[in-house]
Amino acid sequence: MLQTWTSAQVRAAEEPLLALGVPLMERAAFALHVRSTAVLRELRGTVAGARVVVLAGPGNNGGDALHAGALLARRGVEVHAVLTGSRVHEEGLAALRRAGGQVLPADGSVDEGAALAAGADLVLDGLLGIGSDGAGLRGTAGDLVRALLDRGRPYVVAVDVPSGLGVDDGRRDGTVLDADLTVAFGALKPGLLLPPGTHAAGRVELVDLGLDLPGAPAVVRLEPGDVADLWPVPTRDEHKYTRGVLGVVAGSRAYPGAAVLTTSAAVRAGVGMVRYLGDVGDVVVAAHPEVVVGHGRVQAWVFGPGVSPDDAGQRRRIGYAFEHVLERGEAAVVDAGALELLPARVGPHAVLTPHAGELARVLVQRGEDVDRAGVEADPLRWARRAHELTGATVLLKGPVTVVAGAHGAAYAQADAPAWLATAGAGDVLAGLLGALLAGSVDAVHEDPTLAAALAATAALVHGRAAHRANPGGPISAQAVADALPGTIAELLGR
Ligand SMILES: NC(=O)C1=CN([C@@H]2O[C@H](COP(=O)(O)OP(=O)(O)OC[C@H]3O[C@@H](n4cnc5c(N)ncnc54)[C@H](OP(=O)(O)O)[C@@H]3O)[C@@H](O)[C@H]2O)[C@@H](O)CC1
Ligand SMILES: Nc1ncnc2c1ncn2[C@@H]1O[C@H](COP(=O)(O)OP(=O)(O)O)[C@@H](O)[C@H]1O
Ligand SMILES: [K+]
Repeated sequence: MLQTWTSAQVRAAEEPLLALGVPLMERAAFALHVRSTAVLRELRGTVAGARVVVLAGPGNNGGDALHAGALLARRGVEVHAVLTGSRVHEEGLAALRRAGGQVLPADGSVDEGAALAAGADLVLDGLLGIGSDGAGLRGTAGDLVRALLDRGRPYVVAVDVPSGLGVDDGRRDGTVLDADLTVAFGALKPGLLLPPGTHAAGRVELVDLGLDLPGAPAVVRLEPGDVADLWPVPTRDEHKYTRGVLGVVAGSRAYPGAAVLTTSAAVRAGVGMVRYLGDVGDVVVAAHPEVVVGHGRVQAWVFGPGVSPDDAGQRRRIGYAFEHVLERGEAAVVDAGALELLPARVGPHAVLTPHAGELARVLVQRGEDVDRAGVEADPLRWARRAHELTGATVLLKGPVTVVAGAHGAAYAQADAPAWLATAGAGDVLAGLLGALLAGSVDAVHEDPTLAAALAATAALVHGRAAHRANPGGPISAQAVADALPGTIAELLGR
């Protein structure tokens, strides 16, 4: 898994090392120059004679970049530094000068700096690091980057983080210098994984500075190798009831497909049994003879795919089943038409699966002033707010899926091809997650953060199944469901 730490956590981890005189900046700068030479070799075959422009802001981020520039200059690179602040890292600047680097002072013309950078083989972006006061570059740094982007972006290596990106939240309001490669020091920062800013980072490489990072990571991204630890694999002596039964309240005469897709994903994800409640049991059984229609004991539910506001029957069933979720602790996936039926307070064993527009409605119902665009601009903040207000674990769907759960658990999964943005894909995710919860409900009650980990697992498996369904091309939601057994087997290493 990839783990990230906030600026405050990184600073806390750096402090004791700096007090001991550990040369963190020298290590960071050395690693940055090594990565930069590798890029120059890739881009132009040789390092000597390359043109590198260092964009140096007022802080230590500029210091890292200037020191790395000095090391590059000593290897025959033509290095120019463009300064943007009233302050500059003096040691770094002196090192660059000693190595023969040229310097354009901060009172020079922004256009001249932008022209230099636009003509470089590689730009080292040391404008702003974890000392950022929020998203978006302001002042001279902002003017410089806008002028540079007007001319066309050269190859950019971001020092620690892309300058202007919300370091802890991934926001990108205002000017951001997107990178081709980000060389992160000591720890990955949440903004490198979180939408909407995550793509600003390009490829990300982590330089280990030996930090002892405090507390839990801020945001995690599960990787394929993590799935086996989280998946409820049946043991030899299990039977279908111990493996978990999933109740599905989905679909209607108007939207029978939602019932088929949701149950399809649940069956294919390997749950012990699926019970279907609703008016289209005939359609569901025709597609999946394994499904049992009618009431019975379940460990988890999926509520809502294909349930419309005027469907009194399904809404009554969902209301009744929510009582079980509250009283007996059955787990639940609360999707689409069930979101507005969510009781005032539930536990983290209920997982909401809205897209941004649906999450905005959940929040507005509870007195928040936010719309779809607001949620998309700061998805983790709003997913966390919805968790606070409802008690539920929240899986916010999108190009990068964000999960917020109990005790601050947070995930950002970017596993799916954009082809997955297709009708019914959400129903498949709901069925898949329901199957996972049905098989793990006892463990979820022991560790409420597990619901968030399972939600992230479902997003990962969903995305991988989409790739597997038709690598590089269009996919249907049913094809994603059909790809689940093979995807899961591959992830479990069997
Ligand atoms: N600690 C260590 O030893 C190590 C740290 N390391 C490195 O240090 C970096 C952190 O350095 P840092 O703390 O000096 O902050 P940093 O991001 O360079 O600059 C902050 C200054 O920028 C300005 N500014 C703020 N917001 C702005 C905005 N929106 N738009 C424009 N300007 C803005 C503001 O200055 P002002 O404008 O107020 O003069 C503020 O003071 C870290 O990311 C890593 O690269 C590594 O070497 C490993 C060892
Ligand atoms: N650009 C994208 N790239 C990758 N995945 C996406 C993208 N847009 C949406 N998705 C994923 O596609 C699915 C769409 O679900 P949803 O919006 O509920 O569709 P529906 O309601 O039609 O089933 C979600 O899992 C979401 O994360
Ligand atoms: K930077």
